Amino acid sequence: MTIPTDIRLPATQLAGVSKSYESSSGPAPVLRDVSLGFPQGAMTAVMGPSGSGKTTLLHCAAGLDRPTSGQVLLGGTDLSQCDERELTHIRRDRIGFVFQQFNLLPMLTAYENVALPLRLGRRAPKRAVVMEALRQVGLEGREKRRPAELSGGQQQRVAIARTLVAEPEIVYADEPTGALDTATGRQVMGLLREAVDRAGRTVVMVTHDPHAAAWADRVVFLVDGQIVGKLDHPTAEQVAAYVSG
Ligand SMILES: Nc1ncnc2c1ncn2[C@@H]1O[C@H](COP(=O)(O)OP(=O)(O)OP(=O)(O)O)[C@@H](O)[C@H]1O
Repeated sequence: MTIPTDIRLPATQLAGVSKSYESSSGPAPVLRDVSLGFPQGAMTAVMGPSGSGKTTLLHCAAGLDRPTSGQVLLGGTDLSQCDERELTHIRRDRIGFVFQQFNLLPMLTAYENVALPLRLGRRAPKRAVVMEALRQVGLEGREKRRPAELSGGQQQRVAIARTLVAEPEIVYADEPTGALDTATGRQVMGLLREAVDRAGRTVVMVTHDPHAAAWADRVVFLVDGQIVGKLDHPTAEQVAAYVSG
């Protein structure tokens, strides 16, 4: 039985999060009192116009940036109470990231890129575990290639394998399909969806693309730094209709 998104415990909870940047005319608010939970074992998409604060929201939720006020709870940990060293450990050990531009290390092979988070976490990477992660994203036989010898879609699949092999509590993806064509983007979304459905991962993704958002269990809409709406299990058409107002 699938547990409805509404009653799942949040993997991460934002409570009254506000974020301002200093500008020449004083503090410029980017997030305004955002309270939002990302349900465990589900995929949440964050959408909104350019400049509405999506990446800032993701960065505050992931401990890459600090809110000006409010709390970010990852499980029982209040990230706003953590110092930089604690945040570094939390990002390394408990959070996964997938970026638009893949962010692989160019001098390392696909295998070495996937093994890296385990090495950094001082867990000896087992060859079978790394190979299985590569197999799950359809890259068996390509483990010795460097990123430049792989297509964009294949590079993103390496990045997803690298993220999932560390078994993070939550995965944040910023425009994971933004640099990919439609068909390749669909494959990448299929892999993220599988990570949720088969492995029970929690994924939070920023996207501009209604087709990518339609893979999510829930889509939240941000305008001028505020949550203005949510859709559960929407189709791409419903998302597009919502976005165009
Ligand atoms: N480090 C920073 N210093 C100052 N202003 C910033 C900083 N980062 C973001 N901003 C401002 O905050 C606002 C929101 O930016 P953010 O990148 O979160 O928006 P976004 O919704 O992700 O946009 P896009 O869809 O274009 O990527 C923008 O006006 C941006 O200029």
